[in-house]
Amino acid sequence: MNLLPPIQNDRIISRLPQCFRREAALHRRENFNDKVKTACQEQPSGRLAYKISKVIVVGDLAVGKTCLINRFCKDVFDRNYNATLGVDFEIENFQVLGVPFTLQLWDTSGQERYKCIASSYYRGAQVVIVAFDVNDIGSFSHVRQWLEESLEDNDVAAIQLFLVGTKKDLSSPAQYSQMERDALKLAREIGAEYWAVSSLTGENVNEFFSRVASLGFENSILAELEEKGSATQMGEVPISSHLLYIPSKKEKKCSCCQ
Ligand SMILES: Nc1nc2c(ncn2[C@@H]2O[C@H](COP(=O)(O)OP(=O)(O)OP(=O)(O)O)[C@@H](O)[C@H]2O)c(=O)[nH]1
Ligand SMILES: [Mg+2]
Repeated sequence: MNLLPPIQNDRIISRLPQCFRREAALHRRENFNDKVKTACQEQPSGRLAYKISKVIVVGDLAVGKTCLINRFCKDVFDRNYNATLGVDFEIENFQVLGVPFTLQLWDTSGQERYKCIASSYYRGAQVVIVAFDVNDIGSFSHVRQWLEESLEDNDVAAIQLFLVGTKKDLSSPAQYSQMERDALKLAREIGAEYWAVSSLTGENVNEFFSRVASLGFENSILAELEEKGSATQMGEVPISSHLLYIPSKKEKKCSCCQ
């Protein structure tokens, strides 16, 4: 009996989505790692090894984190600004090389007063997305600080980093090209892959999250093969509890946020 929900067509990935800019990419291979492809071909048919990647999205308030997630998950865009209070999260199911894969997208508040609650959800992330508004140099200057805070409770070596410039639709070509030069330089310095998106027009949003899912999937398979001593078969992946931890509404407040 298939326990997993049906997968939307645009969430079925058979070839590796390419990076946005070769100057700042986590890797530039044309396709998935051969060991990953072999492992997926050889997985016992019918046994669904359930895989999940915890993704946290951080960045200054109002840079567009929630709109980015909502454009991808629900294909909607809200012009009104509704600040995120603490954290919210979405689950997106994919099928990568025939294997079910889930992204758990944690949308955090950029507001200082909610930082204590948001940061308590950073732990156990496999992917960190640091967002800044390409029209707001102040949000760009805070990227390193967001990165530092989000990596505090995580294994830096195992984390995949993405630097995302938002609201690209509001930027003139001249303004944007200067910003991109600075962003590519910073992305290389922090070891992140750079993307620029617009949640209003949808530019690059699906491509970006398909890339996040594909690289997250590849990483999780390689880590599992390594753990099993390069056996080509994947087993069931024990999903540790914090990955599936779902905050109750009342937990959305903590003392410093009262
Ligand atoms: N033009 C344009 N506006 C955008 C875009 N993305 C977000 N916005 C607007 O920017 C404002 C803030 O967007 P949010 O997604 O709520 O920002 P946030 O980063 O989640 O903010 P916090 O939850 O407070 O951290 C809203 O008014 C959005 O309509 C975009 O791509 N283009
Ligand atoms: Mg928000």
